[in-house]
Amino acid sequence: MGIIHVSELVKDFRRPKRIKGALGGLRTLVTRESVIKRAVDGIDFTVDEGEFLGYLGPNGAGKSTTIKMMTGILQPTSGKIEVAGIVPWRERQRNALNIGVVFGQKSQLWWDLPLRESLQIIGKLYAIDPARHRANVDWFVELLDLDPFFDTPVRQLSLGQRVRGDLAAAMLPEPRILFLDEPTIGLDVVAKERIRGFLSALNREAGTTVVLTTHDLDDVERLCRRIILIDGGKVTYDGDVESLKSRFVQQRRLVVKLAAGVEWRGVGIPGVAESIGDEAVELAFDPAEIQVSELITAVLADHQLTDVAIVEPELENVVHRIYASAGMA
Ligand SMILES: Nc1ncnc2c1ncn2[C@@H]1O[C@H](COP(=O)(O)OP(=O)(O)OP(=O)(O)O)[C@@H](O)[C@H]1O
Repeated sequence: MGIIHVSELVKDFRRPKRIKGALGGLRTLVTRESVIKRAVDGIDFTVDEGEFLGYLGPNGAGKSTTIKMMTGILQPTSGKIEVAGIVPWRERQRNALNIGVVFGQKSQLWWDLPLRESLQIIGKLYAIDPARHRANVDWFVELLDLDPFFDTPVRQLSLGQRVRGDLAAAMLPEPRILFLDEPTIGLDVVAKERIRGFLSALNREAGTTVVLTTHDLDDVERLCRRIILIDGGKVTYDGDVESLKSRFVQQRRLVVKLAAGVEWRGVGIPGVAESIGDEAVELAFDPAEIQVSELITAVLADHQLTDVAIVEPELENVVHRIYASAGMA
């Protein structure tokens, strides 16, 4: 069952028209003329309870604007949006009870308080049952490794520690949906791994629905079963990661390593591009045209090998290609 419904969603921003030339800056300030920027341009999607959705797109695609409408910070220009049965901008407070929000660059924690106290206050604010509170805090401390900095004022925490604290605070009241906007931006590999492990456990064990925007495609590959790609405020792809790869990347690569002393003599199959390196030979082919088994048989007919591998396209390359073909990269 859908927990988030978005249909024909549009968001326009009005900006004062910039006037170029001498005194342009001053005239921009006093003029009443404005231009309209359509940040979200007719988006439709439904998210089911328990999904882990990656909401991706190049800079300025409209990701944050969509998230802000789902969290109730922004009111849509037109279209419909419903989050757990609530229209977010109309009932922002009630919506807030169902959702957790973590923006990588902004913290919702109290700067002067240590995390332990912040979590106590949140427990009181949301009237969380003490036993549940304790169980959740213990779970978060373990999964997010909060212990080393649990009693340090938030202002003294590193970015990675602070984001982990923010995640614990957002999830303490057990919201059904978690919105994340670039949660791993600027973090080191260890902090990223901690956060990914936490999000994955949360989704798997607590059944939390997660909507994640990120430019880090390792996050996506590790976590998201479904991705929505947007560009220029419109959905350009909605489906799973594997189908995205096969839809946008026709080519696969077969990498073969030759036994010592064996010379590469070629396979002579039309449509196969051969590139010979020091260590291995790479054969690029289109799996719709040529079967892998056929290619391997052709290679083995003339060569002795020590290794053979099919290289799957990396999401990083695929998405980069999509952005580039839209003139965005
Ligand atoms: N408050 C605002 N006023 C005017 N224009 C805005 C405002 N917020 C966003 N925009 C414009 O709307 C478009 C979409 O912005 P948005 O922040 O949603 O993109 P994004 O996909 O989140 O990008 P990024 O990956 O860079 O965070 C951009 O062109 C942006 O300049």
